[in-house]
Amino acid sequence: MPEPLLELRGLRKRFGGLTVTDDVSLTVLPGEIHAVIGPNGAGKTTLIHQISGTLRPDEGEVVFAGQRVTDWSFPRRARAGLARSFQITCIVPGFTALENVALAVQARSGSSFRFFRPAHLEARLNEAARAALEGVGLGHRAGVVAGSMSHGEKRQLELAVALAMEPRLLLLDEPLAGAGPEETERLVALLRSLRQRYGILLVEHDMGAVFALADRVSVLVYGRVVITGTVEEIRSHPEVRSAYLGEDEMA
Ligand SMILES: Nc1ncnc2c1ncn2[C@@H]1O[C@H](COP(=O)(O)OP(=O)(O)OP(=O)(O)O)[C@@H](O)[C@H]1O
Repeated sequence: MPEPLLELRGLRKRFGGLTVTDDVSLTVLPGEIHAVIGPNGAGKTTLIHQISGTLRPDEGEVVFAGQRVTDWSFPRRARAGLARSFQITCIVPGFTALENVALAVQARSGSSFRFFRPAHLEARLNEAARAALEGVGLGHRAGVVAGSMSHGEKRQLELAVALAMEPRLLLLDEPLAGAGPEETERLVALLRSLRQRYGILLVEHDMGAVFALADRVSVLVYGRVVITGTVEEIRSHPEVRSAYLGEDEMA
């Protein structure tokens, strides 16, 4: 078994009297897609926040690439290769796709935002941004203003922004939300193509996509992991079938 890229050890988070993350332990291996599923309010997004560093757990540890990062800030984790794909709201609608990704490349390279840059730097920035766009199948849309793109394309762009940060692990919170059937198909193919290069922790409600993509699945209920297993194990688990997913989604 390879060394996990991400390891959560006994994470616990309370909001007032409510325990939203309850002793969660799981791993993501290099090249693995580990999906976290569960009913609304189960604590999936709160878990992602604790991994990315926007929320501190009350107890437990987050270990990334062998380092204990529990006390690290969000930017420090991002620089170390833990990239969270943000909701579309992080995209600047008036900028082109290329400009949006170039901003992320610049953030990654640590230089401050400057409107007037030497031409050779600008060329390097654009080259890296273009490569990230190619990686998500948006190379031909580089010059298009983000605000005029389709929902699915914005999702692809959001992924390109995350990839521009040169991550080792991608945290994806409902990447298929709001996508139509064709867009979903395209995005699932894209995520599948990324899996070998990155570890992926995927939170997603679309069970068809989860079962098509995931190497392992953890089911979260009231903040607790009730089972972690392969897609087949999850599909055939009687409690999961009846209580958490709905029979129709398992067909
Ligand atoms: N900052 C907060 N303060 C208090 N309660 C919170 C806070 N954030 C989340 N919660 C509560 O924690 C629980 C888990 O929320 P969370 O958004 O993590 O669930 P989820 O599994 O992502 O849900 P969904 O599938 O609907 O997105 C919910 O009951 C929510 O109301």
